[in-house]
Order: sequence, then C-alpha cells, then structure tokens
Amino acid sequence: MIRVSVVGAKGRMGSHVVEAVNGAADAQLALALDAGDDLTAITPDNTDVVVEFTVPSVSLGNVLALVKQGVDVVVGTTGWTDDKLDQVRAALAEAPREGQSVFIAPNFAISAVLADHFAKVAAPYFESAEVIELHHPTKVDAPSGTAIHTAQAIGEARRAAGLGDMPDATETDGGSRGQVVDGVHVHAVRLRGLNAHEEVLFGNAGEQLTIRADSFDRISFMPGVLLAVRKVASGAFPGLTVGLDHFLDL
Ligand SMILES: NC(=O)c1ccc[n+]([C@@H]2O[C@H](COP(=O)([O-])OP(=O)(O)OC[C@H]3O[C@@H](n4cnc5c(N)ncnc54)[C@H](O)[C@@H]3O)[C@@H](O)[C@H]2O)c1
Ligand SMILES: O=C(O)C1=N[C@H](C(=O)O)CCC1
Repeated sequence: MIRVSVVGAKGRMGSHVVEAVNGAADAQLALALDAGDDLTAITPDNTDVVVEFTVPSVSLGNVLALVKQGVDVVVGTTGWTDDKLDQVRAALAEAPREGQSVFIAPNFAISAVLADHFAKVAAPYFESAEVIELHHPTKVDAPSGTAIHTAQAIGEARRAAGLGDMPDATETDGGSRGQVVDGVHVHAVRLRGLNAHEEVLFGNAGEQLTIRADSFDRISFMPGVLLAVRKVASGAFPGLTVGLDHFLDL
C-alpha cells in the first residue's frame, strides 16, 4: 500500500485527489492538510508520497519543506520557473533520504500531455505557431502552466530545427498579441463555464493545423496523478522529473 498525504486537500484539485486515493486499491490516505495546518506532521513514518495542489505563491516553500522532511512529492501546482526548479534540485541534493523524488506536472490529463507531444512533433514544420489557453475564471495565474510548457516545447523544437522568428508585422500592440513565451505568443481566456482547455495553432501559407485538448471535468487529471504517485513510490525516478510524458511510452 502506498501511503499518500495530500496538501491543499480542501481545494478543487486536492479534494478530487483525496477521493481518487480513497478509491485506489493500492493506495491509502495518510494526512489531508490545507492552509493553516502543520506541514511537519508529514514524515516518512506516516507517508510515502505527498500530492501537492495549492497555489503558486506557496508551492515552492511546501516542496522544499517536504523534501527536508524526507518524503517524495508529486506536484500539480503551477508557477514553476527555472530558478524555482533549481531550488528544488538543490534541496534534493541535500535530502535526508537516498533517492528522494520530486515530480512536477504542468498537466496530468492524458489529452493535454498528448497535445503537448503532438505540438512538439508539428513545430518544425510550420512558419507560425500560437497557443490559446482557456480556463475557468477562478484560476489565479495566467497564462496557464500548461500553455507555458507547450510554448517552451514549441520554441525548443523550432530552435532545434533552425527556424527563425515567426512572421508578424504588428507595429502597435496594447496587449492583444498576448504574452511571448520563448518566442511563441500565448493568449489566455477566462470564461465562466470553462474548465481547462488549450488550443495550439500552426500555420503555413495556405494551411493550418489545430491541436486542441479539453478537460471538461477535474476527474480527467486523476489517472495521471495516480500514475505519478505509483511511479514516484517505485523509487525508479530519483531527483526532479518534470512532465507526465516521462511516465508514458511516447
Ligand atoms: N497539474 C495539473 O494537471 C493541474 C490541474 C488543475 C489545476 N492545477 C493547478 O493546481 C493548483 C491548485 O488548483 P485548484 O483549482 O485546486 O486551486 P484551489 O484554490 O481550489 O485550491 C488550492 C488549495 O490550496 C490551499 N492552500 C493555500 N495555501 C496553502 C498552504 N500554505 N498549505 C496548504 N494548503 C494551502 C487552499 O486553502 C486551497 O484549498 C493551481 O496552481 C492550478 O493551476 C494543475
Ligand atoms: O484549473 C487550473 O488552474 C489548471 N491549471 C493547470 C495549468 O495552469 O496549466 C492545468 C490545467 C488546469
């Protein structure tokens, strides 16, 4: 049995994770903590893997504290920068237990992970690429972690293919062209009724490819969360791993 503690357990994602862990035959819920609870209650004596879904402003602090406490961590919270990832790597290098793991996924839904993969494959073949992410209006960060990850993957694939800048004659822009991430324009929509959606547009003269992923319900993230918990608990992924694609045969 994998003993799983959840941090952010009262949130939209955390409460689904509690339910998913309770429904899994090979996992059992250890502690379910939220804001104001004492994180030091989580120790290797009661927990194998912590699942962390909180808010971008506190997630790094939680992860660093949990690594110090000797437990493995699966993180779904967004807001990760290169500098924050370096801090996690440094904490893991000093971790109390041999082979400790932190796994971070911008998106646990198979549709989103595949969309990202297909975008990487398509990127070298198109002159233009833009990302549109669409989410519920209670989301606190923009653009989404998934859109940043997708844009970075497209930027990297374009560079590797020797592609230059995308064509764009814009001379005046009050913000309508979106945020530029790694050379890729990213646009964020917040609309009541939406959950989590992403569209990647690729263009050449006379043709367009659209790749779209839709998470209509948060249950779409749960198979990915449980897969990550199992992979991390197996001990086969020491150190920091970013992206569910590492656990899929893509
Ligand atoms: N990776 C994915 O697949 C995926 C999917 C959905 C959402 N997310 C991300 O997960 C995060 C959470 O999203 P949500 O919709 O569940 O948000 P939410 O606001 O519903 O939940 C966040 C929870 O964290 C709690 N919290 C805040 N500070 C805390 C602290 N210091 N310690 C413990 N708990 C604390 C809050 O009280 C709340 O219950 C966001 O960053 C979101 O973008 C990722
Ligand atoms: O609902 C959210 O918030 C989501 N956040 C992640 C992101 O920012 O990419 C994943 C999708 C849902």
